[in-house]
Amino acid sequence: MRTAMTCAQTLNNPLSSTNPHLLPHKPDPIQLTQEEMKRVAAYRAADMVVSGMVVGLGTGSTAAHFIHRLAELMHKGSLKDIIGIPTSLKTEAHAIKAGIPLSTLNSHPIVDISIDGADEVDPQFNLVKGRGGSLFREKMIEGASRKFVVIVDETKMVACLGGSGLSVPVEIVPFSWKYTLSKIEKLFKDETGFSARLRVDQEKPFETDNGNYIIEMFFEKGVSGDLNEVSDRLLRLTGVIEHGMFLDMATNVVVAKTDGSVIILNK
Ligand SMILES: O=C(CO)[C@H](O)[C@H](O)COP(=O)(O)O
Repeated sequence: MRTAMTCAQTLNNPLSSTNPHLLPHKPDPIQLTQEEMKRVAAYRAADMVVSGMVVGLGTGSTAAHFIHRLAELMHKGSLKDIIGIPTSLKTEAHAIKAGIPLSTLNSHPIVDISIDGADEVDPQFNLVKGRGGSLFREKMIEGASRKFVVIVDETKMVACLGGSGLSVPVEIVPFSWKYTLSKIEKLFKDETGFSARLRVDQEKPFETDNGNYIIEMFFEKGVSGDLNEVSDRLLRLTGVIEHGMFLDMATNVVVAKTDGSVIILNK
């Protein structure tokens, strides 16, 4: 089983982003754009769905390609009796428009397969998710899934979570949000280069589908130490609902490369 390692431990890992298979190499005849790579990964993952499955439907641009392909296969008759469980209101609207029958975890508490994008994937399949703001529903539905397939382009493979310079999001209740932000800052006060701020959208606090706010955490050198411990410390703060580190949840990672090839990593 792959568990949370420190960044330093990832250096000799065969799945590390230093693995030559996952690194951009000399120019190939085909050079897919990032959007094309997202579609390639999503379409490949759609082949993992079989008729009769309850399917967790992810959120974001990569997941949108998957929803499109799933609906296409259903309309062609290649897939029958599919029920989708959407991870956001946006995905719900997309799936309804695409004609995918939907349900909830209340009615279908066991999900056969969930397919979703990610912002970062480390060599142990730990993820950062939620830059689209849907981390809470994603974590609930993907956590209830027998199989959780992550679909990414190769730029999302990192040696260490938070190491790409982008944020690790945390969903918090709006009540006394500045106080919760200060508690998060205190938690990482010894971390060099750490900063945190409220996510803002059009000069207002960004609101999740659950009516909550998002704090963006930035780690200059990536999240250090035992990730499970970092997770526990965050979740123990009153006011924190959930964070965007998905530890030891993904079972498969489908990585599309610029040359159009796909690597499937299995746990
Ligand atoms: O976690 C997510 C949304 O909450 C997305 O899966 C993640 O942000 C990746 O997005 P994209 O596929 O658009 O790059």
